[in-house]
Amino acid sequence: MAEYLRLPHSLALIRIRNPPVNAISPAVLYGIKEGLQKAVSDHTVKAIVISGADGKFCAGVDIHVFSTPWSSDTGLGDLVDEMQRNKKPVVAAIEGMALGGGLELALGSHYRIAHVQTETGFPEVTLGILPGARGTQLLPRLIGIPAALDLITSGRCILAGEAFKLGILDKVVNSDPLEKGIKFARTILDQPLECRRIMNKTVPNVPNMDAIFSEVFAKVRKQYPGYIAPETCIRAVQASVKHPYEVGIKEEKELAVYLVESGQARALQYAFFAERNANKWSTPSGVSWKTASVRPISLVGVLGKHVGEFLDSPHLHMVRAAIYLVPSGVKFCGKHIAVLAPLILIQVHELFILCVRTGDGNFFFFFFVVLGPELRTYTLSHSTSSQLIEMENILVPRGWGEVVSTFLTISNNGTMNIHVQVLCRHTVFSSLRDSIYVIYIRNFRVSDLAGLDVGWKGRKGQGLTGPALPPGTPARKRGNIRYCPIPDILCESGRFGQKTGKGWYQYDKPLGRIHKPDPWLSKFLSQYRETYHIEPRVISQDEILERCLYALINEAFRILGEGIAASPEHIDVIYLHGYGWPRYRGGPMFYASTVGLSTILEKLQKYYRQNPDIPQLEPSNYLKKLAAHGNPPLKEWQRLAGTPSSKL
Ligand SMILES: CCCCCCCC/C=C\C/C=C/C(=O)SCCNC(=O)CCNC(=O)[C@H](O)C(C)(C)COP(=O)(O)OP(=O)(O)OC[C@H]1O[C@@H](n2cnc3c(N)ncnc32)[C@H](O)[C@@H]1OP(=O)(O)O
Repeated sequence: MAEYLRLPHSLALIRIRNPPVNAISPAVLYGIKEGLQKAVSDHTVKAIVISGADGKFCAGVDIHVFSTPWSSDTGLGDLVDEMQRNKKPVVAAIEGMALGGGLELALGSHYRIAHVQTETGFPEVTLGILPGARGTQLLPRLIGIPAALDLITSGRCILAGEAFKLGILDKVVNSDPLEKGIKFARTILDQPLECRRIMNKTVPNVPNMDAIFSEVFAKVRKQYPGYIAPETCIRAVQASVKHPYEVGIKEEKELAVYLVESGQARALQYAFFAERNANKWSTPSGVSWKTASVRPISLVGVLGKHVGEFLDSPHLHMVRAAIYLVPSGVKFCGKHIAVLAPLILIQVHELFILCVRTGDGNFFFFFFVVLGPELRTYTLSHSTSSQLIEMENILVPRGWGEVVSTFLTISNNGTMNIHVQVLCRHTVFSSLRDSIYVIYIRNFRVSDLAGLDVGWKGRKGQGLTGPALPPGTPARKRGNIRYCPIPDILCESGRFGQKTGKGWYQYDKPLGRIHKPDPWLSKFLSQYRETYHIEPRVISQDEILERCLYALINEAFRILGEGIAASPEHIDVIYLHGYGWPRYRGGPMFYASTVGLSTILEKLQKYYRQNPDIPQLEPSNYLKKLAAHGNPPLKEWQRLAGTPSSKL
């Protein structure tokens, strides 16, 4: 809601109040409109101040509404215009944040005064939408095309100082902005407003406008491949140049409707809430993110080229080759990312586990809080890990590999099993490249980065390969299960991945990062097929995608059904942050809900019938239970299929 207060000195105050972040719900919008009407019809009111309660101006439209009928016409844009046209001056007194629709309310005001710590911006693009309540038409008029394009397409939030320099804010203060706003409003009661109405301005002209747009189109296509919102944002901004305001806002609306109704927006908004939900973990023993406290950091580990010999936890094999210790205080160092040394120095399983992956040559980390017996006497460090490197933290039980490395193995197996069969390995990659399944390609890169010898050692330890393998074991079977010996053969040929300059790919040099397909591997694969009489065949793109992906989704259902992951959202957040799953697809669980559980079940049944020696294709009981309910919404899954006894 929004409160209306009559203030002395001919002023009225409209204060948005909708905890926790004063998001714009229908009630808030109605409250602001009502306040505005009261102020307009009260002839003793000469100016209006708008602010937010509890030190927060407004975090934008309530994201929940984009999945309700209200989104079809929030009416926020009309309100923004009404504010601009108002004959009485409106002053926005901004504190905390003015984001998205919150910034649009501020742009609708004639003056903007903000506290120095205020964050402002248009993060809509990160939610798969655009600033559709006049933001794409007003901001370019106020600060020019290049700066507006930058803010709108990146979604980045900026501090008041920068916003002031850009011309978004009129004044930055370091005391109470409401007090300052009220004081200021008293000085402008009779000032003309025409020049303060942004809608009446023309977009500042720059000589090479077309080139600017072409460059930004190219930039976002490269930076956000597959995402539709950034390009659509540019189109909306373009409308501010091409058309007068009244036409521009219509185009903005059409483009906003297109985005709001897209699957990408739904996925991105789901991801927003899933991350917040996942961070609020708790355990059956009562430990939770609320009771967590920060542990002191004495050292940090930095991901780099150096080999550290001090780590001896099996959990750390993946990162072992890449970690060394440096004194505390080092956060980021070139391309290296800091990790918390206590994680490494204490017994790792007590507290945290970490995992690395790479995407496009960069390193990423995510952390798992691992429950060990000692944990009950510890307070968990929730904030240290996530705050230091701004990462998500997900609770998984001890034996974290259930979630992490099982997924990795399944992804790899799925792709390997297929690509020994196809005529050309390239087919798999090209099928996967343009889609969600790009993560499968990355798996090979991750394996090369981590070192193929790591898995090899593990498999030798399990007696799956090496000297412990009973003589006479068929190369491609372990018991009744299909086994792919290719990674073992690669290791036997000294191809350990990036560190040896060869693995699934070839690299520019040992430890080099520049990778390219290796003709050796193609030749090897065709010999391999000949040796094992594998008939190459054309495998349709659909089959490649389904077999790779549905096996992984199946595993996620198994993990859920066994109480290893706390919720589908947790699994999705792991995938989004740990594996580079395209955010605009929400994560494997969200994706499953969009495909339909019965479709996934049917396909798995079909592929399992065809490949009974690939257990990952056997539909999990949990999936079967859920599919029996049709395609229930993800939020309902755990209620419908029964909550398994938690292993957390
Ligand atoms: C058919 C279609 C027709 C189309 C018509 C036009 C469509 C376009 C119309 C209008 C354009 C405007 C769009 C928008 O404004 S979209 C929203 C833009 N704003 C954001 O993206 C901000 C999102 N929030 C954040 O970035 C952060 O939450 C924060 C910086 C505000 C605060 O961060 P922090 O302190 O770290 O707290 P949390 O992130 O944990 O958040 C606290 C709490 O608040 C909830 N929340 C935050 N923002 C929103 C929001 N905008 N809507 C709803 N809820 C929000 C968050 O979920 C947390 O809740 P909790 O988990 O229950 O505690």
